[in-house]
Amino acid sequence: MLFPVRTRDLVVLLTCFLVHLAFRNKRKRLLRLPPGPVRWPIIGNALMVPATYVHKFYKKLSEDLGSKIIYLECLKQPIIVISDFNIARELLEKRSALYSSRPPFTMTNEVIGFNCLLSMMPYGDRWRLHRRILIQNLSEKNIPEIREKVLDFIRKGLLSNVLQNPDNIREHLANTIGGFSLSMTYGTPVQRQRDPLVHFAEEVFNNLLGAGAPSKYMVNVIAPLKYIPEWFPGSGFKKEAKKIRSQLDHLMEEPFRETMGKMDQGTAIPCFVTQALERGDSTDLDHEQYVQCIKEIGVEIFSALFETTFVPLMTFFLVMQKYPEVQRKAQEEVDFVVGYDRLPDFSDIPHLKFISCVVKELFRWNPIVPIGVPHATTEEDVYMGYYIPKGSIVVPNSYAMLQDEQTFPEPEKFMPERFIASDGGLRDDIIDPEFFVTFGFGRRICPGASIARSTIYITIASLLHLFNVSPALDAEGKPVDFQPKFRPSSVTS
Ligand code: HEM
Repeated sequence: MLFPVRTRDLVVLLTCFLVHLAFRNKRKRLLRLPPGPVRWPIIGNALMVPATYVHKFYKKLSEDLGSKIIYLECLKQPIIVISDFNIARELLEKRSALYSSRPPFTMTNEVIGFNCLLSMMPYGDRWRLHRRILIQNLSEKNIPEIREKVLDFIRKGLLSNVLQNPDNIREHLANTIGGFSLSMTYGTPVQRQRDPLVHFAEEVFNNLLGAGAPSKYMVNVIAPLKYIPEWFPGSGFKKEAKKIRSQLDHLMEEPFRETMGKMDQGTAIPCFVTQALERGDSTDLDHEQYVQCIKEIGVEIFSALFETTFVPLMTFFLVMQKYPEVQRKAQEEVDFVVGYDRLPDFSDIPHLKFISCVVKELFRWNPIVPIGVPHATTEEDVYMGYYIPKGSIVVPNSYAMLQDEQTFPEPEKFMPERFIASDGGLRDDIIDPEFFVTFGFGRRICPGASIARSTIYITIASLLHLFNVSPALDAEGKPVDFQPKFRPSSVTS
């Protein structure tokens, strides 16, 4: 039955609506933003944010302002930087329904036009679908097979390469981690040394990482720059974008096509792509769309594993040279647990307590993704009386959390013992970087954390079981002293 709408009802409805709008805007005007540096008209803080080591800049700014949550603005884009673990959990985990999107990543998603990476996708159905398929195929059921592959790469590749040529550690690690990523994703065999595809991938992923960095390309800060034509002075980033796009297309298409070909011939090696295609489509996608989806997730796994897992292992070599006492203790533990007549395997890992502290300290000492991967808010919010605008970029400053002097005294020192309690067990009263902060927060938390941890543990235990890591010697035969310095432009910053 239809009721006639009376003018009086309409007036009441309209009044409610106007009161609601007025209240919303008033709330916006009445509430303070989190503390932040003085903003210039229009540009806001755009000129003060440095292009490199931005995590250190944010940490210092946060200390100067005396607040663990701060507010900046670049050309009207609100940026919230969090330097405290509990605040990050409160917002990114407990309120994850509002804080789980991503900023636009203009260079990658729009100028390069590569918007298929789930790590950069806005929150929504497409992200949900990609993430679900990825998680299904990296589930506990597949872990034993993945671990077998890691062991193979370490034993047949890394250990023998280091033995033959101990001076070229960087190259050996890149080939091992890159080769393992390629094999886990596509089942592609790789050369034991200097595999050309792995080399190519390393360059492409570095470019991709650079494209996502807010400060490397101005277009990431001033999005309308994406409209300037290619002939216009200062549009060099567009030429770079074209080059990166063609590299990415090659990397996404070639190994995938090869694996599909081998599947047709029945010679494919089991890997993410074969398993995902065989498992089949439990989605609403048609076959072609599903295949495209697997191709896109494939390149995501390949890049995510390669870019990140390499970093703590390089840091490990540096630390072992700088802290021989730590190396000695870790080696004693491996020798005790594993003995001398076999190599370490995954069953040993739960017994390697000191090495577990070394891994935690590696994650803490040189955070792998120091300003995390930024989240974005999909609605406005209020936290601790502060107004958080809708569309804010939210930066969890992992570096500030893991280098906090209160939680981790003398944070610049590498001290695995800081994780050991007075009764000899592991401390449970401080952040454990093996499980928290390092791999992000909430609904966007890293889905590859378990694979990354397994790879790092077994690589470190295997290396320590066979080798001593020591610094180069000078002309008088004394160890060369050196100061660790991290590159400003990688995930390690
Ligand atoms: C030590 C190694 C690794 C570190 C430190 C790391 C760290 C991270 C971090 C900080 C994020 C962002 C989380 C957030 O937004 O709060 C992330 C996301 C992601 N990681 Fe990792 N990761 C590692 C290894 C891996 C591996 C091995 C894989 C794949 C097998 C992987 C796949 C991904 C994917 C797909 C995302 C995007 C998730 C999303 O946006 O929903 N990562 N990772």
